[in-house]
Amino acid sequence: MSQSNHTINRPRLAITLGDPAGIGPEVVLKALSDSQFWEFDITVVGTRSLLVDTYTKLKSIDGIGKLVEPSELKILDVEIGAATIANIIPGEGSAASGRASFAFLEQAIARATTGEFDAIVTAPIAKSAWKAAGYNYPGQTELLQEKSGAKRVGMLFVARSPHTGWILRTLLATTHIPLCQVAKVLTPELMTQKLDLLVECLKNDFGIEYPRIAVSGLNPHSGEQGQLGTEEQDWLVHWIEEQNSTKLRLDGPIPPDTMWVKPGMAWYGNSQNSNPADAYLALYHDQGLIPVKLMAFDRAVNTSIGLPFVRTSPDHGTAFDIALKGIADATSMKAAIELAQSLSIQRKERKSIFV
Ligand SMILES: NC(=O)C1=CN([C@@H]2O[C@H](COP(=O)(O)OP(=O)(O)OC[C@H]3O[C@@H](n4cnc5c(N)ncnc54)[C@H](O)[C@@H]3O)[C@@H](O)[C@H]2O)C=CC1
Ligand SMILES: NCC(=O)COP(=O)(O)O
Repeated sequence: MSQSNHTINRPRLAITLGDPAGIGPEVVLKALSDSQFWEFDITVVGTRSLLVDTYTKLKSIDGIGKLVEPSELKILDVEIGAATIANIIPGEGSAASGRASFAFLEQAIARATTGEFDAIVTAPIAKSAWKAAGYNYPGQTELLQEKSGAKRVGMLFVARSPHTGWILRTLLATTHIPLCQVAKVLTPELMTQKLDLLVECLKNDFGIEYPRIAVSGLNPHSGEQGQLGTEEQDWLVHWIEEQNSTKLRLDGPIPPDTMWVKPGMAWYGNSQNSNPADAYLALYHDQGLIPVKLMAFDRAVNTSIGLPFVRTSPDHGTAFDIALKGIADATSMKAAIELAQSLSIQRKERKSIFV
């Protein structure tokens, strides 16, 4: 695909296969069959024999549609050992599949940190499979942060509406922690760190100099003046007021249930006057991701901001229930590759990186 005409300015993208028992290899094979990527400089990071095996099995399914042949790909063949390969069972996340997906990501990170890749696009992994393999990371984001030495990281979801072209950007203030810990972990300091990352990203990656950001409340009706929870009164209202400046406008705390009405209108084109914000700051995982997935499950992209290189990922998981059935939708993977390419170009041009 891209071995021959390498040019210095083309971003070098790594795509990891994710958990090989899930739909990662399938969405990679489907996405890379799209001619829009044929001029991209892409290296697939994973075990070649697993990819070839997935290709052969999918090819035998009637009406499977387009798949790229593995022989046309540049593959960084990651050695995981015959015993691990033998224990990978499609549709079942296991210690073996976790060992594999961890090894793929480790390889990609090692090479991105030395500058061999400009961006990593990650197919999904199962956090439970990593745990079974003995790796105690809540997700790929945390491994990326640790191994790249980044001081701060933010989990931002980006999706362009197919109805209106409007772009939804949602940052999660907290990510993979139990719900009962959210109120304890959320602090003004954490919010400031995440907001700073978001503002830098909006400016450097999306060219938005003076952003307007909507911030969600934590409690029903943002606490209803303390009657339904006190975090808003205790610090969140004050924190929002403090952040507002001539260069940045924060709206909120917006009651979490109504926070998503305007973005919904902007997404579906139900109103010309929805006046959506440039980005949405959600306080916990499901508060931000339920609306993202309702609007854009087929096309949202998860991007880790704050790393020294670009990282994107489809918004979906390993989908073990449909592994090797040939029905996995690759739209979100395609969007993740497109975003990795455009962010890499943008960062090269602006010479901007997160520190
Ligand atoms: N970036 C990552 O590595 C992510 C990993 N995960 C992990 O994935 C595992 C499974 O998570 P779930 O909550 O079940 O979410 P999931 O996204 O894997 O599946 C949810 C539902 O959507 C369907 N689905 C998902 N992707 C699809 C696609 N591309 N085409 C067609 N149907 C699709 C699945 O069949 C399933 O019915 C968990 O271990 C989770 O931690 C979840 C989200 C992101
Ligand atoms: N729900 C988002 C998610 O699970 C992303 O996880 P990861 O990319 O950090 O592995």
